[in-house]
Amino acid sequence: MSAALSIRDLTIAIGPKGSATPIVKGISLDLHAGRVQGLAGESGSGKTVSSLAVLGLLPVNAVVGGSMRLGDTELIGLPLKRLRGIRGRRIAMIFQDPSASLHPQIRIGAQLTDHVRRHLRLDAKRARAHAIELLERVQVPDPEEALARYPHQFSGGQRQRIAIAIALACDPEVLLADEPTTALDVTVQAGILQLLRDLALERQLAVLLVTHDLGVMSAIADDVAVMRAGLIVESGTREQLFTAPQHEYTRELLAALPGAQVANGDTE
Ligand SMILES: Nc1ncnc2c1ncn2[C@@H]1O[C@H](COP(=O)(O)OP(=O)(O)OP(=O)(O)O)[C@@H](O)[C@H]1O
Repeated sequence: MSAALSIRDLTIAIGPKGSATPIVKGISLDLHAGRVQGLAGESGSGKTVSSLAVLGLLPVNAVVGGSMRLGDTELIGLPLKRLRGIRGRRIAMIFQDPSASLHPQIRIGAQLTDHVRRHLRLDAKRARAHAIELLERVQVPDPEEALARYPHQFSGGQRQRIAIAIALACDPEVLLADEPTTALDVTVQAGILQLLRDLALERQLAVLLVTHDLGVMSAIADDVAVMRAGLIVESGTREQLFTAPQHEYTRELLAALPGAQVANGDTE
């Protein structure tokens, strides 16, 4: 099966010309429709920078090399105008802090409908119906009433559900999720992870799940790549990684986890 997003030999250096610091040193990853690809690794290993590169959201002094293909489209070097048409429409992103995806002073309804009206050119009535459907799908209670409310009137977990609804509004092929549950209360984390898992299958979304938390990874990732100091040191299916880690660093990460939780990659 061909990949929805294929990353090859991605290199990223950030800093002044001539003395930029290499941060990502040649990583390759394939994201497939309906699957969750985990990207694990310690803080500073380059996970976030790699996912921001997919959306062309790196600082201007970043130098990016290699290839990132979305279907037939090479993203590296794509003119900003074309990249803007892809961001949010074919590739969407959710962040650790859902507030980062939501405007505090705009009602949820407008945030959901502006997005689809702009990208999908729906009229106001159809955009509203679409927004209600999306909120129902991500299990936000009373969707019609929710449209009239502001982000601060929801709990953190519900805000992340709304951010997911916005991300899904244009039916993207790829969803980048950077630590989507790290800022949330443990009691709501599992629900959000299950939702992402279900949506990946149901919508044939290719999900890149970035997290330092192997417990989160073991709950929903189909495949896992482990990053360290800008390189992928090991990758494989979740089962391979959790039951027979090959690399010493992966073993260390696993050893740091609260014991039984992921010992056999069990999600139940
Ligand atoms: N705008 C920037 N300018 C310079 N260096 C940066 C910039 N953004 C990130 N870096 C550096 O790139 C490296 C990788 O950062 P990145 O955020 O990708 O790590 P990470 O693996 O996602 O870690 P975390 O789990 O803490 O988010 C870090 O050393 C960071 O300091």
